[in-house]
Amino acid sequence: MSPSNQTLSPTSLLDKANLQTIIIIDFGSQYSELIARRIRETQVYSEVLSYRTSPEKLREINPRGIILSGGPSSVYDDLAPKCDPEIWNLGIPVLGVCYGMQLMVKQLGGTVEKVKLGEYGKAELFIEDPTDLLTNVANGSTMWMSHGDSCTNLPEGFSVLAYTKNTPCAAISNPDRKLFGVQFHPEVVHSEGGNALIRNFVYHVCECEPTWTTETFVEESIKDIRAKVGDKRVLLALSGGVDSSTLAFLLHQAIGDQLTCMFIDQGFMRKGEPERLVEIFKNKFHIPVEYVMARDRFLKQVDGVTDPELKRRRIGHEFIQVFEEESKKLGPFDYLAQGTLYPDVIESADTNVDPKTGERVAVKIKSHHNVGGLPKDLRFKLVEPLRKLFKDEVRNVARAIGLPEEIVRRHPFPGPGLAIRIVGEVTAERLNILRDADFIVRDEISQQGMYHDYWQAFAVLLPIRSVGVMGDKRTYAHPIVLRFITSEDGMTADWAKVPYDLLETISNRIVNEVKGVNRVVYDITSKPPGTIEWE
Ligand SMILES: Nc1ncnc2c1ncn2[C@@H]1O[C@H](COP(=O)(O)OP(=O)(O)OP(=O)(O)O)[C@@H](O)[C@H]1O
Ligand SMILES: O=c1[nH]c(=O)c2[nH+]cn([C@@H]3O[C@H](COP(=O)(O)O)[C@@H](O)[C@H]3O)c2[nH]1
Ligand SMILES: NC(=O)CC[C@H](N)C(=O)O
Ligand SMILES: [Mg+2]
Repeated sequence: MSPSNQTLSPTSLLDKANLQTIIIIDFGSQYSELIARRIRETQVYSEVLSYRTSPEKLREINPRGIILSGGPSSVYDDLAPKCDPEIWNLGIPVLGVCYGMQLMVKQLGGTVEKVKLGEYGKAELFIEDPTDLLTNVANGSTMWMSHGDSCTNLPEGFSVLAYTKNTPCAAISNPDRKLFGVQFHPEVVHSEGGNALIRNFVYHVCECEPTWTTETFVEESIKDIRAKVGDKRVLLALSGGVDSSTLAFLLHQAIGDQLTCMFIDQGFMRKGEPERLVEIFKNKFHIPVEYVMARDRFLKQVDGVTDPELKRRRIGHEFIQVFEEESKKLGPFDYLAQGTLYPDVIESADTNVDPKTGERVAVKIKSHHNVGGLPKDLRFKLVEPLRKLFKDEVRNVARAIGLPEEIVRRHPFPGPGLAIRIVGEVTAERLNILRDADFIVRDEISQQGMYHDYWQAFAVLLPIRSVGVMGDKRTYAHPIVLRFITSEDGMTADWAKVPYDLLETISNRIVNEVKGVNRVVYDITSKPPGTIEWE
């Protein structure tokens, strides 16, 4: 069974008859989950389903509305993914986005063709009919486009709501049947008025009310966890980060002492962190934590390893190994709970649809240890109720269930820890160098009251060496890279425009205080094209 099949996630919320829902039908867009997220931001529950979802299933779910995502295929390709045309007769409002709109047009008798001038990036939207979908969207708004096909003939009953320079049918509707289409992507942040358009669809066209709130998520998740776990015991992998701490609070509320929290000290943590975690959970939250000392065995696993993916896999496997061994001593446990979030899943696993076959194919960016590192024959069933959430949504949940701001606003820290911030081989000596440099970074930004100006701020150690001069002596030592970024959810990020004074202080301190470092550089790469971490 694949990990995703074993997961307890709030997907089962779909069987709750009174929950107002908007379903996203996925044709392989990179933005399908982003659409769901935009809907949830309007406080209406939303979930992504495959384009193969049957009309019967949709009738059963009875959503208030359906959104068809974009996708890499062209609707006139033989093997293009298609939904059952019965979808148009369900009487449920539908909004097609890009590929979704093209499919609507094609299946209802219009024409879609490859055009000479596609549009990629920003385009100005000229509005002809400012009612329904386009209420409160300003004429001349910038919308974000990404298409090489266009609708050249609309089906009967449809009219044009808006156009752009290259696209005569940029927004269309058939108000009688409540069918709408947009060629642009209202879900991406670069589309001005995109949120207004989504709200119009959710509130006016689909007549939803704002019923999906953080409080509902907490309530439903607790019910869900109780129903599925029953009287079985759960082992929670606790790192002290916001995700697993939130999960600990949630599970503690849901199942009390059926829960055992376990922190693994893999030796890649930051200075003082393991001690602080155990202390704060025990004494402040009264949630006991099993501390497992595993430094030597993790170091052995990465000995001589320079390939980043191999490093991640080894660490991921070792985590599970330790959980399995320890659970023999303390268990038995049926479930392993992890604070896996949506970005971990997207980046580690299959997210794209092969345009030829319509099947999902793997475009792995990197294996997050808690997803890609899982073995096929995992003995535990997974509990990952945060798996559909983005970081900022988790922070809202964390606040709602009473986690202190210190944890809620903590910078994310990857499970493989400092090991993936040491480019190349990890050794005890390099870990000490990086741990000291990292401490200085955190110390300075905290002292100067700037910790919360950044989404993450950390140091990376490079294996190369360069020449320097200190105390009239030649040095030949490693550089430290400073990586400071701003972001909303870790999916995209920008390098932070850090004040020179701060850079100067940090650089001086690192070179003066950390043995083995003679140079400090600043990373000015956004994500994409870079990733946040260096490995
Ligand atoms: N040292 C550790 N001991 C036990 N479990 C861990 C450890 N490191 C990571 N995990 C598990 O892996 C999951 C993913 O790690 P990740 O760093 O993404 O989340 P987090 O640590 O909870 O939050 P944050 O992203 O804020 O650091 C954690 O939620 C936790 O379940
Ligand atoms: O728990 C984790 N296990 C991992 O293996 C892992 N790799 C990256 N990260 C964190 O995820 C966010 C996105 O990072 P990247 O841009 O480097 O992919 C950033 O916040 C990273 O710190 C990880 N977290
Ligand atoms: N982003 C999309 O959905 C693209 C749809 C289609 N492949 C086109 O190029 O027009
Ligand atoms: Mg972490």
